[in-house]
Amino acid sequence: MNTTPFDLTIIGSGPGGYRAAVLATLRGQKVAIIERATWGGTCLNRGCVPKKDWHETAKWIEQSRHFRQRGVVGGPLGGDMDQAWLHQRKVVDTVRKNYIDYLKRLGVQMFNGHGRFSDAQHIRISGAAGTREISTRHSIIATGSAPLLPDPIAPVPGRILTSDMLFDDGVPVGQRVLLIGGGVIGTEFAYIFSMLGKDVNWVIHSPALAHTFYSPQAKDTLREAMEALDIRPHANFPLTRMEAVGGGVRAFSSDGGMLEADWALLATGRKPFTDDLGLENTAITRDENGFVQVNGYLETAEAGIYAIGDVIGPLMNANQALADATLAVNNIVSASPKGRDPLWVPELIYSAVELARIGMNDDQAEDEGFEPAVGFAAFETSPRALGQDDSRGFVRLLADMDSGALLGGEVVGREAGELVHLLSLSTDREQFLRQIAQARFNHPARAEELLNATETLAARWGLQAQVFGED
Ligand SMILES: Cc1cc2nc3c(=O)[nH]c(=O)nc-3n(C[C@H](O)[C@H](O)[C@H](O)COP(=O)(O)OP(=O)(O)OC[C@H]3O[C@@H](n4cnc5c(N)ncnc54)[C@H](O)[C@@H]3O)c2cc1C
Ligand SMILES: NC(=O)c1ccc[n+]([C@@H]2O[C@H](COP(=O)([O-])OP(=O)(O)OC[C@H]3O[C@@H](n4cnc5c(N)ncnc54)[C@H](O)[C@@H]3O)[C@@H](O)[C@H]2O)c1
Repeated sequence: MNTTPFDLTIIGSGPGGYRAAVLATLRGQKVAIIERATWGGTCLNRGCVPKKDWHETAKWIEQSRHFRQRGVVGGPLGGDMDQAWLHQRKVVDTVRKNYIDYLKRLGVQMFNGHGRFSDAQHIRISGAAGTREISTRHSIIATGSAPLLPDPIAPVPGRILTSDMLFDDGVPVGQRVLLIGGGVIGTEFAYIFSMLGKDVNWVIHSPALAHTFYSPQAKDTLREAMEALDIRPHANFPLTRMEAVGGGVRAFSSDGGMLEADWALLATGRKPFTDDLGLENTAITRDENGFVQVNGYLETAEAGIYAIGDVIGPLMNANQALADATLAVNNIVSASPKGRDPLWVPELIYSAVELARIGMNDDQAEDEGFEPAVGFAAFETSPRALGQDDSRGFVRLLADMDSGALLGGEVVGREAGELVHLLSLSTDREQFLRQIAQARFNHPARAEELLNATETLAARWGLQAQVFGED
């Protein structure tokens, strides 16, 4: 038995685990990280990074429809998914190599293998190199999630795929794709596959993005952008069963319907992954959906063990995993623990338009007893957006009617995923709109719509003193 004591051991190398390892090392801890599969987790290998690579390609293809009127000769362009798969793989491999190099340079001890708690201070690692046990003062569980399939549907390689299989194994042969699910992955891939030239039959069983916190205006903008590209979900197909047949796949509905395609992608949710983690050897508990239970400081029921990211939910995105990692490391290292504020983490969707949000939406603000003042600025008059031939979308801010404190915000449209950072920068939300009103902006730029939304909000809701600093 190897009893080398680590200050911190992290199980899982996704965005949560990776960031925790880097940050804890930079803060002077002796750190180990354990990964059972490919270094980088879901986000790098099968999620955010390859998906955004494809989204970029999809946008180029869509934008090529404007080439002629802009004076660009050639186009519109078409897609080649096989080449697009190879491209994302090259990007992913490069990012992974950079990640691994950085961990090594920092001196993080990296273990390839499956980690399992023997007890709260000991973790057994089983891998190709055999089995060993390490001891540790603190641990972070960052074991992520796995695809959730509706019973009794099971994956069939090359025919009935999860997004994990698509990125691991490549794009199956065939033009006709059945895409199941109206959540985040369904909404993103309906656009990506369509732009990359597939014939997509997109099946949803509740309105697209029904369970998300985006405003009705945001969802309408996305729906209109999708319809303009002829991407429409198929809403009346209560899926019961699927089968792989010959060279394709069939899906059946409870009302006797049948759909056929060359292959299918199931985007029906993900579930926390804690298989064989040895939680029974600790005091750690899970809820009825399998999420590891933590308190507001990300501590599990076992002293010294924290959990972060998808494995604690309920929101499963890399931004939350990264924010959790920062918090857990702080709470391990520092004498001043900080509480989790899941609302103040940006959420993004990359589809026919980008949707970005942070903080409360209208309903959440009202539930908290606020009467929100709304500031709105559309990109349709933005000189920058008009010059980009893409004036869809808007900036929408919510502020407290009395204090002018920022409660939340939404950016919809091109580059929303970058612009939302302006909203996440401020730690002083009371002063945020005043800071925006006093900031200096580049012109013409999309970010100016944040200033417009702030000024409109101040004028419309009588918050001039709070925002402009007048008496
Ligand atoms: C198709 C797709 C697109 C996405 N796009 C985005 C996006 O654009 N933006 C965004 O914010 N989020 C996105 N997400 C979500 C994002 O990928 C996840 O929220 C994020 O990866 C969660 O990070 P994590 O660190 O909690 O876990 P993961 O990234 O899932 O990593 C967990 C790691 O732990 C390892 N592990 C598990 N158990 C053990 C064990 N016992 N021993 C050792 N290792 C173990 C696993 O092998 C895995 O590598 C996307 C997800 C998908 C599926
Ligand atoms: N940009 C991002 O941050 C990003 C991108 C992709 C994925 N993710 C995360 O990954 C996770 C998985 O994404 P997802 O889209 O698979 O899950 P999701 O929870 O967002 O959506 C699942 C969808 O599947 C539908 N569904 C479930 N069973 C069904 C059935 N039998 N027939 C038809 N539809 C059915 C649900 O109604 C829902 O619309 C989510 O937590 C998501 O937040 C995040």
